[in-house]
Amino acid sequence: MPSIEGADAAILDRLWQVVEDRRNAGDTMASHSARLIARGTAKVAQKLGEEAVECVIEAATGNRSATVLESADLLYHLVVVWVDAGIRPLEVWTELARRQGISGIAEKAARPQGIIRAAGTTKLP
Ligand SMILES: N=c1c2ncn([C@@H]3O[C@H](COP(=O)(O)OP(=O)(O)OP(=O)(O)O)[C@@H](O)[C@H]3O)c2ncn1[C@@H]1O[C@H](COP(=O)(O)O)[C@@H](O)[C@H]1O
Repeated sequence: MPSIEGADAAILDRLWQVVEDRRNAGDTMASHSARLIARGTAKVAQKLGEEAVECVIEAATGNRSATVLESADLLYHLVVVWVDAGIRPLEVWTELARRQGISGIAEKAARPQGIIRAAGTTKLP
C-alpha cells in the first residue's frame, strides 16, 4: 500500500479540529460539515446510522476494499457527531485507555445481571 503523509491514527484529532473550525465558520455553501451540522442533531445522528449500516453490509458480505471506504465515511460522520455534541476526541481516547487491559468478556461478566436482562436482545453467538 502506498504511504500517504498523515496516514496515522492522529488524523482523527486533526479531522475533528477541521470539522470544528468548519462548524464555527458556518459556511454551508463551502463546507459539507457545516451544512450537515446546520441541518440539526437528528440529521447528524441519522447520517452516522446510514454510514454504519453501509459499513455493516460491506463487512458482512466480505467486501474488504469497500469496507475500508465505508469505514472512512463512518469515522468522518462519527467525528461530525462529536463536534455537534461538543465532545472532544480526548474524551473518547480517555475512555478507550481506561478500558485497556480489561478483557471484554470479564467486563461483561462483572456487569449487574439486571442490566443484561433488561437489554433483552437476541444476539448472534
Ligand atoms: N472525510 C470527509 C468526508 N467523507 C465523506 N464526506 C462527504 O459526505 C457526503 C456524504 O454524501 P451523502 O450523499 O451520503 O450525504 P448528503 O450529501 O448529506 O445527502 P443526504 O443523505 O442528506 O441526501 C459527501 O458529500 C462526501 O463528500 C466527507 N466530507 C468531508 N470529509 C473531511 O472533512 C474535511 C472538511 O470537509 P468540508 O466540511 O466539506 O470542508 C475534508 O477536508 C475531509 O477531510
